[in-house]
Amino acid sequence: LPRQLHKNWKISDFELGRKLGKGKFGKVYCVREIATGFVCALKVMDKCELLNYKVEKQFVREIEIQANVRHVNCLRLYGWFHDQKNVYLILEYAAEGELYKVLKSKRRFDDVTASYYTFQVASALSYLHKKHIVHRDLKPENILLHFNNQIKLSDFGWSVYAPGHSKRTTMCGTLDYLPPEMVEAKTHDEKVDVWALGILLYEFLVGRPPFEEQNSSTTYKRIAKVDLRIPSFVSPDAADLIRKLLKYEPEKRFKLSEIGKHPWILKNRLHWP
Ligand SMILES: COc1ccc(C(=O)Nc2ccccc2)cc1NC(=O)CCSCc1cnc2[nH]ccc2c1
Repeated sequence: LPRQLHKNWKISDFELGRKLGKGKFGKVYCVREIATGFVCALKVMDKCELLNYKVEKQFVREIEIQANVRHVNCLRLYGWFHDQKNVYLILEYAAEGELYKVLKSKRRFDDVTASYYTFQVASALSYLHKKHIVHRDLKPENILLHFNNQIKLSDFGWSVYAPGHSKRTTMCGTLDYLPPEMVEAKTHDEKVDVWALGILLYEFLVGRPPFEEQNSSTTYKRIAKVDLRIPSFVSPDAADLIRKLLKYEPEKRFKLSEIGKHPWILKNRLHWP
């Protein structure tokens, strides 16, 4: 739309709706652009906070990354503007909210739902990897849901803590998704996201990540050994995909572009919305 092309948005262009969440840098509101009636999310970040967290360079890099990311399963960043006090991000609005809240309320997902989510996340990651963007921080907190179980991956391409939505309570949760090469501080590439997808899939089906422990040093050891225990209620096909994603050697991990051919995906895709 011509509106979206011209860049000089200002806060009075928007009608503020309900607050969607808040994080370290700012608050997120559901808003409507008055001129077009377009509903989106507005992230309001205090300039001073951004400056004293020294994230302005990160911010610029993020804007550049997001500017040319166009994928149905990646949350859009439509634009940004600033005034005296704040920096504002105009973001896509995901109507069904944070995936991790849905997962907590349902405890775990059935095979049809889990396979549909896994397929969409793999599609988004495959797209980002082709653009040499590595997510590095894939976990339920960074995934939003839109209508018809449509997945929206967010906060990709940067390692800074993503403000704007509540993080999982336990600190050790942050370790759960790291692959062996990262906990052993080795070099890492986009295969870290393939590992994280394996953790995500396990958590979808079991309701908790595979290496979760009370203290993080035990989690660390279990990750390094790939001490994976898949409960018997997990279907054999799903267990097969989890094992293929959670390979110790990055180069042996499942190729995301092949996900559509895996038996567990093929079997369940007949029932997707
Ligand atoms: C593409 O996405 C993003 C791009 C950039 C940034 C960001 O903050 N960059 C940054 C900031 C400062 C320094 C450096 C970098 C954040 C996001 N994404 C989110 O923050 C999560 C969804 S917020 C929107 C939204 C939508 N739809 C919802 N439905 C329910 C809640 C909800 C929440």
